[in-house]
Amino acid sequence: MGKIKNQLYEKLKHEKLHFSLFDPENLTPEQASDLAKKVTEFGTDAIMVGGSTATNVDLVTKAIREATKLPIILFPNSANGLSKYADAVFFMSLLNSNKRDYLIGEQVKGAPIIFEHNIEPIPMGYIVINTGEPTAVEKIAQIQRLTKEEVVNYALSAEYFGMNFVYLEAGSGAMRSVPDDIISAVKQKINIPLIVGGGINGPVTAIKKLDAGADIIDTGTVIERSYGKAAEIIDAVKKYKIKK
Ligand SMILES: CC(C)=CCC/C(C)=C/CC/C(C)=C/CC/C(C)=C/COP(=O)(O)OP(=O)(O)O
Ligand SMILES: O=P(O)(O)OC[C@@H](O)CO
Ligand SMILES: [Mg+2]
Repeated sequence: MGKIKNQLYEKLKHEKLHFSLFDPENLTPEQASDLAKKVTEFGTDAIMVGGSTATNVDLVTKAIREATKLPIILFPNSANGLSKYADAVFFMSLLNSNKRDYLIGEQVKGAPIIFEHNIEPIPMGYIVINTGEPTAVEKIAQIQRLTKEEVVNYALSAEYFGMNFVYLEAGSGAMRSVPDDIISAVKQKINIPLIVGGGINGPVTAIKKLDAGADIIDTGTVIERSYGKAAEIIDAVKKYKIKK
């Protein structure tokens, strides 16, 4: 129990991390395999598998498993987003959702599947931040819009529940990523590692999020669109370790 979590916590003592999000809806198994080899070569720290729909999760996760030794962590949109080929799953609750399904419902449906396949659950508090036009996840999950102080209090609640990570999400493909002032306000109060994702489209933005206090940067869209940009962002996060 806790193998992947412990590996990540160990690494975080010395460096910032980069996670690559693969959306099975947008990738064939062959493409996922190629992309997994590329991001491994570029130095990403883990591959997350998930999207707003849950098609092809098994096929894509299996292809990634065969292409890389990196940890594969599921990022499920529901109990249907699970696969026995993954090492771990972010066992997340969308804390500012108004829908019971995203707070506890899908988790209860997923728990027996996670048990049966012996997938490592990594408890995570997932907080979706509105940064402009409502994103897919915002609409689906009917999220409550929060002030900066409220975001901090949600993050603290995640820590007090015993969750291992807090994830501040602007939404996939968001025009604007999570604002730096919200990241630093959260980071000042919590002790558990902070993941930031959504709308991070280049190395400059990635560095800003790290400067603000993010421990882990997650990118999806940019990685699917361009190997070059993926390499630049991952490289920026890696250089950041050296700079520290
Ligand atoms: C732990 C278990 C079994 C379930 C958790 C269920 C929860 C809380 C899900 C959170 C809400 C949700 C719908 C998350 C989806 C993850 C997400 C935002 C993926 C990114 O979406 P993309 O598919 O890249 O975006 P597009 O829709 O724009 O393609
Ligand atoms: O696709 P992007 O904008 O990188 O977002 C990744 C992730 O935060 C979505 O859940
Ligand atoms: Mg998608």
